[in-house]
Amino acid sequence: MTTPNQERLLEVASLAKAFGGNRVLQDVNFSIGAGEIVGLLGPNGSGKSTLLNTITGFEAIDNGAVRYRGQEIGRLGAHRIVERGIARTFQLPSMPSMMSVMEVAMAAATTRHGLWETLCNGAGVRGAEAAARDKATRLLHELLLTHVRDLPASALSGGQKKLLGIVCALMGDPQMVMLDEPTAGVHPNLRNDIVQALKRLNRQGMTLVIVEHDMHFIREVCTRCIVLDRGHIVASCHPDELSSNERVLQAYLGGGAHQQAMAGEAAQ
Ligand SMILES: Nc1ncnc2c1ncn2[C@@H]1O[C@H](COP(=O)(O)OP(=O)(O)OP(=O)(O)O)[C@@H](O)[C@H]1O
Repeated sequence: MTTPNQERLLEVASLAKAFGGNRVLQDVNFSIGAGEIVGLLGPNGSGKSTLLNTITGFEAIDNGAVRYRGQEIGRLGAHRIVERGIARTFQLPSMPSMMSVMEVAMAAATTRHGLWETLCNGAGVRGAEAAARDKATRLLHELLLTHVRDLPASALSGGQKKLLGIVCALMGDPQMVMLDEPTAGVHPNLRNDIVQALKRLNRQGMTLVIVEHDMHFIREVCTRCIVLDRGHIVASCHPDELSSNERVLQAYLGGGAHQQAMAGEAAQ
């Protein structure tokens, strides 16, 4: 599975992952070019979230390699992978009730200071905190959360929590963000805001990989789709080619009623 001619940012080679006897990912190979917006599709249980979890260090891989900017990251933990420049969001973000939206955003800044550094370099630490506050203020504005910045983060709606998840992901200045179902269960107005925000981020140079079931969203946002079926990649194509791709239709029609509905949408 190849990408267009741009620089290869992420390369996944022969990746495998099993939970007990359940071989969830098998011989997964693909690459993502710098500046792409790629949709990661597949029926329920096909392994999309597991693929995100293995790439971002939340699950250990069993076999294979993950290279980012040419360097192997497949055995690094989640924190180290964030430091390399890959951030992620979660399908169902849970937010603390004791912290405001602003505090949650600031806590996601990658700069951390211990007591010793604070005592020795107070001015530098205060400068870094001021920079983090400025960044959080800007990102909350861009992701339309300024009006709720002082509310407890747990009080946000499901869609607003997803937006805050994107803010947190961006606080570390990643080059690539992997998003797990950013619009699932989100009101149409907010969904449109998320679409616009993602397109804007991409125009600014951000590479995005998006797990999503919503075919309209995929067509609106993505320039390429990778399709998983039972742990195998069965297609890498433009969204417009999904409906005529035999292996994609087979993947969706092979399952139950929901999958058939998805295939219907894919065929529209
Ligand atoms: N931590 C885990 N322990 C055991 N099995 C797991 C674990 N995580 C995922 N699985 C299994 O891996 C398979 C793929 O799940 P995964 O969540 O990756 O699929 P998905 O394509 O993201 O599905 P959906 O679209 O429904 O979110 C499922 O059979 C699931 O039960």
